[in-house]
Amino acid sequence: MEVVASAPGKVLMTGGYLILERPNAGIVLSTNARFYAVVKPIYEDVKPESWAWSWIDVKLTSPQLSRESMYKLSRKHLTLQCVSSSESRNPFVENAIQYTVAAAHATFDKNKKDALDKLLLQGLDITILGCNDFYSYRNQIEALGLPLTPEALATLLPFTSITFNSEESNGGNCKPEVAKTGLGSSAAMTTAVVAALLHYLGVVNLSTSSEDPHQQNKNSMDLDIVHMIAQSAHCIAQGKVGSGFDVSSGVYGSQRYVRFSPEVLSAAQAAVEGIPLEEVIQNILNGKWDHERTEFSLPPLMTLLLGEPGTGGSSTPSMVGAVKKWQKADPEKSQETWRKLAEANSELETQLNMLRKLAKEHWDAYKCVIDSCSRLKPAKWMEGVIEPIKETVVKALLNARNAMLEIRNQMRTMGEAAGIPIEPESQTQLLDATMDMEGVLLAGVPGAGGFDAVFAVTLGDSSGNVTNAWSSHNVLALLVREDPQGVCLESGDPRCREITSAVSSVNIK
Ligand SMILES: Nc1ncnc2c1ncn2[C@@H]1O[C@H](COP(=O)(O)OP(=O)(O)OP(=O)(O)O)[C@@H](O)[C@H]1O
Ligand SMILES: C[C@@](O)(CCOP(=O)(O)O)CC(=O)O
Repeated sequence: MEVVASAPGKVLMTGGYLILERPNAGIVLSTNARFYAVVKPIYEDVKPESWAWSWIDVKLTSPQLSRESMYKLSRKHLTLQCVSSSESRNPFVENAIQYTVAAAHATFDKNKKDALDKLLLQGLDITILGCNDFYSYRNQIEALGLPLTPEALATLLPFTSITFNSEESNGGNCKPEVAKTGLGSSAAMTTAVVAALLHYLGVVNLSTSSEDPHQQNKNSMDLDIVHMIAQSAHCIAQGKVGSGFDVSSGVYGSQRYVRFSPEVLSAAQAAVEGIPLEEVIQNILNGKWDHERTEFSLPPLMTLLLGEPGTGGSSTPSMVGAVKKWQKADPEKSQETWRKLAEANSELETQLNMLRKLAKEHWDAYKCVIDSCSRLKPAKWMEGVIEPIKETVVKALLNARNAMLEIRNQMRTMGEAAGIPIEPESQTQLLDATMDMEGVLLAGVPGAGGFDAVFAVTLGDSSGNVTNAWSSHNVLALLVREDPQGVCLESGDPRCREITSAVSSVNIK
């Protein structure tokens, strides 16, 4: 009866800030770092007396934060009350629970509602687990005396405890509660919980990642429901309507994204003022969701790398606040910068799409160019290239680099004007040095920028050079890579799987 669903973390490669306003697009890559939600009943059977209960028991466990909370869910109002200490509240999961149960009520007929009631009376036991890549383990690695390398990271047990940022570093409200790497733990967590609960309650029927693409297409309506519910729950929990690229990539995987109109969530915001949840969910499910999603993934033989510069991360809301303030204070200059940024974002997208097309239509030439560029500094990529098709590939690579340089340039301009470190000086030096290395196509700050992370896209086998160079600059290369897959159903608790694979690898040795 146990249901396990997972959703990926994300890297916003282009479109930070601009993506907040339609019709600007952003390119978001989903990753192999996943958040898992395990849902099962608390009680094996429904006791006869429980039919008279007004409340459903809900238990939420977050082993990585050593938190366990008990809640009561009202059978009549579908609202949740925490009955353990308020310190252990988790607004993302709380909203996810209320919204998914309300979605079941809003969409089920009488028969299904009776079965739902019975299932809910068995209680909901929910466990949430995020891959290590979502969190910073720099302090633990340093404390263990290990070098700052991906190999040292790989020695940590899966789902290791999370470090909290210290109170004093959090004082200026510029650092988040937990030391994170910027992969969007809250969006992946909300998406995984919503998906697991909707599947457990029978609102949707999700497929496992291994199932064939036809089956996955059949599930696209189910994914849309997961998206609408997860997006609404995430916004309400955050207390703000962001662009939603993180939830969208959590559900559908890597993509080119244009945001939804914020009005679609006005019903959910009104719920805070007392409209019954079931009605709110009806509104959300029937709303005019006008976001755009186009398939996108990195061209073949390219690798996404992420590095953690090690300062505990930045708070996205305060960075967004500063940019909005600047837009108001200097509309002319800010519009000019945004126009240039939008152009550069679109140019990078065009070049990467062109490279994907070239790989498809001229694989041998494409592979040959990537292999040779992976061993050369960018300034030498064009040397000795005579064949026209290879020249076209190298030109597209160089155009992609130039677009990235322009994106970084405009992001820095925006940061300076808004008075926030979007590409901090320390990052600029690191990114310049990285972009000058053999086989590096691009490097930048993902999403809102700041101190969360840096990313690079490398060609062929050159990623090892970058991770070594980063280690010597005190930047910890993470183990995370691009994986275009969105939400999916898992075959079991990931902790059992990790143990099984650890045991079998010990046996093999
Ligand atoms: N394993 C976990 N168990 C319980 N709660 C978690 C867990 N991981 C993250 N959270 C919650 O999610 C919050 C992180 O959300 P926040 O939006 O600040 O970061 P994020 O989603 O990683 O942001 P960003 O998109 O900038 O990377 C934490 O404050 C914590 O409450
Ligand atoms: C600044 C913004 O455009 C991107 C934030 O990205 P991230 O959370 O830093 O990956 C905000 C948003 O899109 O909601």
